[in-house]
Amino acid sequence: MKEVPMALSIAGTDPTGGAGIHADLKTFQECDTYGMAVVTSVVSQNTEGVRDVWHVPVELIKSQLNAVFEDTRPQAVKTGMLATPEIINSVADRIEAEKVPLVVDPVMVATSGDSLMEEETEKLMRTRLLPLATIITPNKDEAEKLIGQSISSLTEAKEAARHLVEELGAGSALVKGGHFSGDATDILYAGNEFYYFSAPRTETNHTHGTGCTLSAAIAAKLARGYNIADAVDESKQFITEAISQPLGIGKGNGPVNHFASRLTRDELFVERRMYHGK
Ligand SMILES: Nc1ncnc2c1ncn2[C@@H]1O[C@H](COP(=O)(O)OP(=O)(O)OP(=O)(O)O)[C@@H](O)[C@H]1O
Ligand SMILES: Cc1ncc(CO)c(N)n1
Repeated sequence: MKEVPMALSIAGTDPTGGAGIHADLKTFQECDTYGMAVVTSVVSQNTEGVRDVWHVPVELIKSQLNAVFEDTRPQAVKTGMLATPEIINSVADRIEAEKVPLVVDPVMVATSGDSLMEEETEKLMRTRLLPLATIITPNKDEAEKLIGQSISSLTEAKEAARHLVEELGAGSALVKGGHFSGDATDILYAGNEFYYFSAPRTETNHTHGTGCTLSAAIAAKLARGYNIADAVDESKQFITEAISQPLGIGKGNGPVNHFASRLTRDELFVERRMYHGK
């Protein structure tokens, strides 16, 4: 029987739609996957930064997970912002029980530099969630925190990817190069092999939600049955297009363009019309 590919995001919110579950749901849709979302924290943020954060009570997170898994079966799950030890434990318990392919985006700070995770949570991210990951997708800072070593070259990034898999137990690891200089090169270690995904760096500050979007695309591709290397390859193309054609939204670090692989800018932008009705 043919099934509709379904992907679930377990993450925080962004009312301006650039990061968190909002970015994930847009990405799932653009990647031809039915999107679902469990909210872990309500974050009052915009392109300029984080204003307030309220964590959803753990009982309500468990209830949302029950609502999803007692009714449907996502073929892939991605996690984003999981800010407290209790939240990590409740999500890890569920993933362990369901044995569903898992993309872990170990969100620790927002693009704006604001912290999104309590410190003791980092340890649980490493010891409980990472071993359940089909793929973990840290940026430079997150990879450094997870392995406890600094990373300043591609060779060290490669070593970090191997460390995440062989020492810490992730299924595979993608160490992202967004925060290095030069080309945006991401290194995947999967099945004892290294893969390089490189794209020219776009000179832009519109990179709010790049990590969320990339990891959601990988989850969507896994839900559609791709192997890990192909899922990352297509997702890298998706994020590269989304970054290279920014929308100019917001006063700060703006969102990426989730339409970019489908619509040209001429098709997307419309004449603004004034609404005069009541
Ligand atoms: N300026 C850029 N030009 C091209 N690609 C980029 C640029 N910045 C980031 N990328 C790519 O975007 C993807 C996300 O990487 P990045 O390191 O920005 O993630 P992140 O820091 O987790 O994102 P977030 O800002 O959402 O936390 C990677 O594939 C990376 O190579
Ligand atoms: C909710 C949320 N998750 C992740 C990020 C990282 O971009 C963010 N800014 N907000």
